[in-house]
Amino acid sequence: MSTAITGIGELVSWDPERPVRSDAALVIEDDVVAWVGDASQVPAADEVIDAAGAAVIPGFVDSHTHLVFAGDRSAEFAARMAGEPYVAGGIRTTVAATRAAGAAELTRLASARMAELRGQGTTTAEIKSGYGLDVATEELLLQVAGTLTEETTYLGAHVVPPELSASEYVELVTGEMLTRCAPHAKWVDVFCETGAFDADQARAVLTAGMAAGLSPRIHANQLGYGPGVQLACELGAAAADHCTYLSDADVAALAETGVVAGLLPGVEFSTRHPYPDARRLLDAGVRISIATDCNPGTSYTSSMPFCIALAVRDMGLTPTEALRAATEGGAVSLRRTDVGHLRPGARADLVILDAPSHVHLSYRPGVPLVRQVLIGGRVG
Ligand SMILES: N=CN[C@@H](CCC(=O)O)C(=O)O
Ligand SMILES: [Zn+2]
Repeated sequence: MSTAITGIGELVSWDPERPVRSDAALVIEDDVVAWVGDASQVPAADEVIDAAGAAVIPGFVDSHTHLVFAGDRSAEFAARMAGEPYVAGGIRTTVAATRAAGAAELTRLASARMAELRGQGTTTAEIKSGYGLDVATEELLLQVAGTLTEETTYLGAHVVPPELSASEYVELVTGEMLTRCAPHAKWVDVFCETGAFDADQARAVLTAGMAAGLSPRIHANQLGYGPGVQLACELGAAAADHCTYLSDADVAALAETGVVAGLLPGVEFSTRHPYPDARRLLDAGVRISIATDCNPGTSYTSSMPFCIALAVRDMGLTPTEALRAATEGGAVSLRRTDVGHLRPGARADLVILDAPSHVHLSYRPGVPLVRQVLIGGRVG
C-alpha cells in the first residue's frame, strides 16, 4: 500500500541537504517514508492526499510526560499564580489520588491524555511512572503506560512517600520495586533536587536501574543549581531534563558528553521560574529537546505547539530551531533514529498543518493548526 502526499507548500524533513523545502511531495510505502522530492516528480501511488499548499512536518516527539495519574491540582496552580512557590512535595497530593484510583480509571485517564497529545501532533511520547510510590502502584502505572507507548520510564524515585524514610525508600526503589517494574520499562529516571533525592541517592537509583537493564535519564537542575546534570554526564544518561539552572561547568559537561538537555518550558510557564536559556546551550554545542512534561503539578499542558511557541518567545530559539528540538531533538533524547524526521526510511509519522509554514506554530500561538496526523502512515 502506498500513499503520496502532494501539494506540500513546505516540507520539513531535516534532510541535511535541504531540511526545509518548498513545493514538495512525499510517498509512504506501508508505514515508512519511501520517497521525498519535488512536487513535479512525484511517483504514482495507490492513494493521494492533497496537502493543498500546507506545511508538512515530522510528528512531534514528546520525550518527557507523566500521563498516568488521577486527581486535580488546579487550586495549587491558582495559588502559585497568586504568589505561592512551587515545592516538590505537591507530588504527594497526586500520589494519594492515584493510589485510590483503580486500573480501569487510570487507563481511561491516561488514554484520554494520550488522545489529546496525538490530536495536537504528537506521534511518539515517553510516559513515566512516579505517582504510585509503592510497589504495586508503580508497576500498575508502567503497565498502563505500556499500553500507550514503548517509551516507558520507571520513576519510582519521584519523591519519598510519607510512610517511609528516605533510606528505606531508596532501598525499596533499588530493590523489590525495581524487580517488579523493570520488565515494564525501557528507562530509569530520578528527581534529583532539593526536596526529592540528593546526588548519592540519585546515583544509587540510576546505577541499580542500569544493572537491571534500563537506560538512565534524569530530572535535573529544575528548581535551583544542583548535581543532577553532572550526574547525568557521569553516567552517560540519554538526557538531563529541565536544565533550568545551569553553571558554566554544567553546560560544558553537556556539550562534551552529548547528553541531551531536555527543555520543558511549560514548567517555567506554570511555576514562574525563569525559562532556561536555550540559546546559550545551542551556542555551546549542546543537543536540546523540547517536551511538554505533561503532569498535574508543574505543567498540565499536552501541547507541543504551545511549548514551541514559549521556546521561541522566551528561550531564544528561532522557530526552526524550536521545531527541530521538538521533533529530531526528542528522538535523540529517546535514542530513536526512526522518528523525528521525514527522510526516506523514517516511520511515516507526520503532521499536515493548517498553515503554509512551520513558523506559524509560534507566530500563531494558541491556534489549533494541526489539520491531519499520520502515525505509521495511517490517519491517527
Ligand atoms: N520535577 C518533578 N516532577 C514533575 C513535577 C511533578 C509534580 O509536581 O507533580 C516535573 O517534571 O516537573
Ligand atoms: Zn517530569
